[in-house]
Amino acid sequence: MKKVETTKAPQAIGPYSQGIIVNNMFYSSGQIALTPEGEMVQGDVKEQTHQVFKNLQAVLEAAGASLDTVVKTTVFLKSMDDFAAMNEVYGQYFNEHKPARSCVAVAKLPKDALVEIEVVALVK
Ligand SMILES: CC(=[NH2+])C(=O)[O-]
Repeated sequence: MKKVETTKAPQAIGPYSQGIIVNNMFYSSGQIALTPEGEMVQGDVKEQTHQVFKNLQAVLEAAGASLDTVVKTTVFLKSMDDFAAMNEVYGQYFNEHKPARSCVAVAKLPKDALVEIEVVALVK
């Protein structure tokens, strides 16, 4: 088991790792719209989803994976009213390659984020 760490994505805000590699699989923690400096992006769900993908790309790269090797994602939304807007941005990152996905609305997210996404990916 190997811990993944990068300064190109926000540091953990609790007792967890940015991600873990087990054999040839990478499991990311959920990413919210924090900058690598730890500032929350104060935008709508589209802006927040872009920052989430920047963070996911950084941790995937640090793991030796990429969006192209993601096999499963989980999307957590503060409100299902944001489903279409989130999908619009999500589809810019996953267009040809569409990993399996679950999407749920939850009562509240850390830092009052509007969206959180975690991924499972193959390490190249
Ligand atoms: C942001 C996050 N992944 C957590 O567990 O708090």
